[in-house]
Amino acid sequence: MIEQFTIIKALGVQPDFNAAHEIEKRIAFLKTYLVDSRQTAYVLGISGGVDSLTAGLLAQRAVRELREDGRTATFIAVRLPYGVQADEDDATAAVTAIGPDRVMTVDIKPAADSLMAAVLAGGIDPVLHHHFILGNVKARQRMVAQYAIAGTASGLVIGTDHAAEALMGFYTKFGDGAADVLPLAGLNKRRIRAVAAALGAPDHLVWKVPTADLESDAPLRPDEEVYGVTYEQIDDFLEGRSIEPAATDRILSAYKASAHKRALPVPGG
Ligand SMILES: Nc1ncnc2c1ncn2[C@@H]1O[C@H](COP(=O)(O)OP(=O)(O)OC[C@H]2O[C@@H]([n+]3cccc(C(=O)O)c3)[C@H](O)[C@@H]2O)[C@@H](O)[C@H]1O
Ligand SMILES: Nc1ncnc2c1ncn2[C@@H]1O[C@H](COP(=O)(O)OP(=O)(O)OP(=O)(O)O)[C@@H](O)[C@H]1O
Ligand SMILES: [Mg+2]
Repeated sequence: MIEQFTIIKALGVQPDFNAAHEIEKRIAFLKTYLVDSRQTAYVLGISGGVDSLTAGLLAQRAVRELREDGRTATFIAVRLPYGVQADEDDATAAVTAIGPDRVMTVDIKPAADSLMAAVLAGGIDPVLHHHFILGNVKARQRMVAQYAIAGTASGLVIGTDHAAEALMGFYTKFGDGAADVLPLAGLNKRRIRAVAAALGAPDHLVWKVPTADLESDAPLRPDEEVYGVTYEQIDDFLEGRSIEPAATDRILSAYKASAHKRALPVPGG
């Protein structure tokens, strides 16, 4: 299918994959970009999921290698719970596995709740999609916190967007979609897991069920339940394999509906 291969190319998914090569290439990118941008820190929210774990492992290695070359470079891992998160143990285990230079914790609940309350007080219908809207507020609040930290630390914010999420448009626009660098770009989910494993991540985190965990009324809801397709199907699609027609339809429809998220704001002039 021509459309499938056009999308694969647009999302930068390569035909071949070798975990060791990807690790080397992406660490080199993080090192070069930090130096060229004249910044001295990377900042990343660590959720307990495999994406932020993988990006964190790459970032910590990159700054360590920069320091070995005599440069100033720090990795700041940021815990950003909304109150107490359901998978708290996984977030703690991810931080331990990364061994970041610095760990900061910012509870986003007071800010997210207060913003939501202020919006509702402004007269918006309080009932419709409350948890869904609050979920996006949480993702944007995490972005605000990470940029505040980056601002104080001459830092750059790492985003964890990758080909599988970009394909489905499964992120909050200007929330977790906002970042300065994307070291997982072009990888599908199974390749991220392979990179994480090759970096020595604990098995239970490598194979953890992916979750946005944003809607307070459905904690840890698996992404796949929302998609209506599996990551296996998404990954196969991105590797150019043919999948069930119904799954292809869902993927193509999600990709088209989220085109605006993968583009800069639309100019009207
Ligand atoms: N055609 C168009 N052209 C330009 N802009 C357009 C547009 N259609 C909507 N928009 C704008 O986009 C907004 C909708 O986008 P957005 O605010 O992102 O919201 P939306 O795509 O509706 O929701 C985000 C989805 O991503 C999921 N998510 C979020 C965060 C993290 C993760 C994760 O996996 O960790 C997953 C979340 O569970 C939810 O299903 C609209 O409110 C509107 O402002
Ligand atoms: N509770 C959280 N604490 C800190 N950062 C978070 C939290 N939730 C989300 N984030 C940030 O938002 C990003 C997007 O979330 P997403 O769920 O896609 O990735 P993940 O949790 O790392 O992996 P997975 O997709 O497998 O769950 C995360 O990689 C992380 O940087
Ligand atoms: Mg997650």
